[in-house]
Amino acid sequence: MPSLSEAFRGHPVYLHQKHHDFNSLQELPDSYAWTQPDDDDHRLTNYPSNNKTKTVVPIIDLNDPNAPNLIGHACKTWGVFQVVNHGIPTSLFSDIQRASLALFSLPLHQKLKAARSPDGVSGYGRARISSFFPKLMWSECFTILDSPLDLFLKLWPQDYAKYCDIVVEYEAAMKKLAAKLMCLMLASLGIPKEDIKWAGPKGEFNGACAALHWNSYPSCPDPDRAMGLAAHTDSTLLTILHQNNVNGLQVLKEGEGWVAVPPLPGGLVINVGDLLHILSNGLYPSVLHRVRVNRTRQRFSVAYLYGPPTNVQISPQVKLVGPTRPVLYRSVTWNEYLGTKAKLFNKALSAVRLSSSINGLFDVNEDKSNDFQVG
Ligand SMILES: O=C(O)CCC(=O)C(=O)O
Ligand SMILES: [Fe+2]
Repeated sequence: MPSLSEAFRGHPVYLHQKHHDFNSLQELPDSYAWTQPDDDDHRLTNYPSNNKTKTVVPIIDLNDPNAPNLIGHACKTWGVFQVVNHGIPTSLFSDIQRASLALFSLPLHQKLKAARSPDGVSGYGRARISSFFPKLMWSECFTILDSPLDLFLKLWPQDYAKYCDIVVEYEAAMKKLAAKLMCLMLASLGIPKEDIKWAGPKGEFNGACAALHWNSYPSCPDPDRAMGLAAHTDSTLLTILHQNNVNGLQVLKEGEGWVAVPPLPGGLVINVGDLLHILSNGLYPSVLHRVRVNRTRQRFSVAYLYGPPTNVQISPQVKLVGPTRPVLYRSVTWNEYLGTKAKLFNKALSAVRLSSSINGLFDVNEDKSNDFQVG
């Protein structure tokens, strides 16, 4: 089985290799300007930001006995929710955010010592989705697959060990939480975990693969015309996101537009990813999300991108298929899907969908992709 790192490397995307020191930019360079000064927000995407809505992304207490139902409802109606009482100590969030601040605060020449290789994924660079957009995003990211040791040695020749320890501890906590969330999400779909062979007898999901993705969104001289991270869905089963106390994340809600996901102290954002969308036979939408930036405060987030072993076939569960609900997707491995995503980006789900004309009726992720190009 290819490791996740090999799977990514087998499906490279081509990114701008030139990096900017954001702190030195007093004005938004044209290459980062997603709209012209006189454009309104409708040009940035076809969906307006929804500022007046009272609708909020569901917040779920994992100790609530009704959690599986609440999760099911949140997944079906939003494809995203926040969790509290998840059992992860807040000190671990402080540690990972401190490590992230230390990393992104390094001088650019130091960060570039751990730059991603052109065909690689690990290390410092631009968001992978950058290659699909004509404009650059106002963000930098750092991806960890496998061990962070080699990368951290380059960044912090003295202090690398303490940062490695934080990552190891954070990933272990995330892995456990992700397995618990998988069990709850499967229960909410009425699927016994025994139906998922790779879950293992106790639902530990030991064969799961994951990447840790650190994002930094520096303060921006012209935030209304810039984009922190463009609209995308994650190629995962699920994503667990920790954000610092700065706003910026937005999710697209059908009929509402873009809805902010405000940081919740000690809370975590859980996204349904494309593979869970497939596994649920389209019942749970893979949430489209983006990040906006602001003029004064730097935002940090840490995303745990979680999926199956790279060679396991993910397909709509038979219990979710019936006379009124035909099978919507063909089965794919994560490895194969990463290849489709690297070629087709936001159209990847449509590419693995079966007989789209009839089944499109049911597909909540149906082709929104065109709405997210710059005007
Ligand atoms: O920074 C965020 O809130 C979102 C990050 C994200 O979507 C990602 O890393 O895939
Ligand atoms: Fe994402």
